[in-house]
Amino acid sequence: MKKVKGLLVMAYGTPYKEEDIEPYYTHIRHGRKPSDEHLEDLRSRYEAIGGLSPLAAATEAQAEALCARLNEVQDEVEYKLFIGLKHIHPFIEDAVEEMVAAGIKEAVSIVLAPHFSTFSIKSYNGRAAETAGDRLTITSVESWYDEPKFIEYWKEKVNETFDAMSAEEREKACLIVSAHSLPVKIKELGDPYEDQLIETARLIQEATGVKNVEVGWQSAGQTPEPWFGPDVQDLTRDLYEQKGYRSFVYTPVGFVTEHLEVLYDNDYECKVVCDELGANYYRPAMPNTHPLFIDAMVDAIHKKLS
Ligand SMILES: CC1=C(CCC(=O)O)c2cc3nc(cc4[nH]c(cc5[nH]c(cc1n2)c(C)c5CCC(=O)O)c(CCC(=O)O)c4C)C(CCC(=O)O)=C3C
Ligand SMILES: [Fe+2]
Repeated sequence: MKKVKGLLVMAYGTPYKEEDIEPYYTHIRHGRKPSDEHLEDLRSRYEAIGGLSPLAAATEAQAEALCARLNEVQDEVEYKLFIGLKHIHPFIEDAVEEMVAAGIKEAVSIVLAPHFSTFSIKSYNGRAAETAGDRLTITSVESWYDEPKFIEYWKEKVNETFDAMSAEEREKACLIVSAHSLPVKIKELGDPYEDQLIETARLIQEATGVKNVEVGWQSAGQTPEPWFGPDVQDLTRDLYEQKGYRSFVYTPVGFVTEHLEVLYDNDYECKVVCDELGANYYRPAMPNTHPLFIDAMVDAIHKKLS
């Protein structure tokens, strides 16, 4: 009989319905209720992308595709899928309790975000490990931003976009590789997040040969402390003025699906900047359940377990 292992897929989570927005935002803020103004701001951003985010369905589709593929490419282990979310039910803790209740003793976990940081992946993995205690062993993939098939995915998308331009347009086109901004203070603890994004950009540039590549940050929080910059919107204006670029290709590689930050912060906010400048806006499709992307996570899991 095949050995059964748990596959714990973790992701950020998103409100399922309007009433979820307040408790969700409160959870993100570590239990502090947002002000009416901040709440209204978030509500209006969800409204602007069509009501709620497609993230919930996308997470489920990615997790299911990953589990199916893991069970397809090897036949020693039967993986059983559990989804655990950071800021809404089913929470990471719920998923781990479910694994324990199902009698699972060994599991592997992965977060649907490529770069490690103390604020993101470390907290996901820590919550899973703490809930598991000594009842179950969880082996956690910590990052997979440099998996060859992940880079291959972005190579295909970036090449498709640049190949469709005229030679003249391509000359003044720039690729902006971005991730969610985080407070700069994480660097004091030796956090690899910034370096991992820079390395992702380097790998994509090496794979595609695109000449103009810049690293940017997006979706920073509204607190007085410094966050990683430049913000993608400011960066767009600066590059337009200082380097004369006239086409901008945004690849928010810190994310894996078309959710709020991509649909609003890129497709709305960056697009507005491009429109104002009279520059061309491009944002290639996110990985979702693309086979190269799913296989990149399969490879990361196999490497972690070998
Ligand atoms: C590193 C990182 C990732 C990537 C890694 C990972 O995926 O884990 C990520 C992803 C996401 N973040 C998301 C949503 C939100 N993040 C917020 C706020 C914050 N994120 C932060 C960090 C990150 N976030 C931080 C430091 C804050 C400030 C908290 C504070 O105030 O101290 C807020 C509050 C309002 C606002 O600031 O917009 C929202 C609504 C969604 C779901 C979108 C949807 O529903 O489609 C996704 C995938
Ligand atoms: Fe966030």
